[in-house]
Amino acid sequence: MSDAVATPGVPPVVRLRGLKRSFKQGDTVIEVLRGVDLDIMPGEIVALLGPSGTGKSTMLQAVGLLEGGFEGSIAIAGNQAEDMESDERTRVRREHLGFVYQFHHLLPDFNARENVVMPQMVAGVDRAIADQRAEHLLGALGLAHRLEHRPSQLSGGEQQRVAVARALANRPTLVLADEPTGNLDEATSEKVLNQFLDLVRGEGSAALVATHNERLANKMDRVVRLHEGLLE
Ligand SMILES: Nc1ncnc2c1ncn2[C@@H]1O[C@H](COP(=O)(O)OP(=O)(O)OP(=O)(O)O)[C@@H](O)[C@H]1O
Repeated sequence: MSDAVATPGVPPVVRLRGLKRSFKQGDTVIEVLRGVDLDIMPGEIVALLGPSGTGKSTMLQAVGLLEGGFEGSIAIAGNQAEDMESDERTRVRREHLGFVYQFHHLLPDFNARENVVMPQMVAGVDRAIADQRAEHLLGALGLAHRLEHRPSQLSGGEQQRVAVARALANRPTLVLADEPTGNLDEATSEKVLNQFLDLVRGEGSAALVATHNERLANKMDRVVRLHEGLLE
């Protein structure tokens, strides 16, 4: 159970109760999550630590409302998700969540600025305002001189920073990051993670960041550990 302090009247950004997920592998059933409880409060940055295969990505998929098959209760910013229709889940995802993955998944034919503008256009933001926001975020990440570069013209660290800017473009309540610097060398990883944390803190978003790197986890506000399907 988390030790986050509740603010009266403000729902947690994430509230998980008794979250369970099993997978069938041949004749065996693997219980990956066995009853996870977690609260994340607005603006709180939580590291989800655990060795490979402990279920970090599975947990992020649950919180990201990306997959079914879970038991238990998932609420995102007070929206109880388990009984929602898929269009309602999509609305909650669009309004509240931003995603950063280990590999950037940027659109290859669009430049850095356009990759950050795109989700804003989908959300109905005016193009000029979307451009300003993209420039602000990319500038804050040290990419003011890379706005017109396509992903293939950027380094791995630069690509991940564009992915961070894209995740924050629509001012998410919560950023979900799955090994966001796992594909980078140690020095670049540290630098990109520090920039990520500074920006998320500056924007006031909460974040849940899956990592197996203890040192990086300790830079966050709180560390929770997945062990044998439970948080400790
Ligand atoms: N769709 C699936 N079908 C069957 N088993 C799955 C599926 N997805 C995940 N698993 C299993 O669930 C367990 C947890 O996987 P998960 O990817 O959540 O771990 P992880 O902690 O994120 O690992 P990593 O750090 O390597 O990404 C693993 O044993 C994995 O094989």
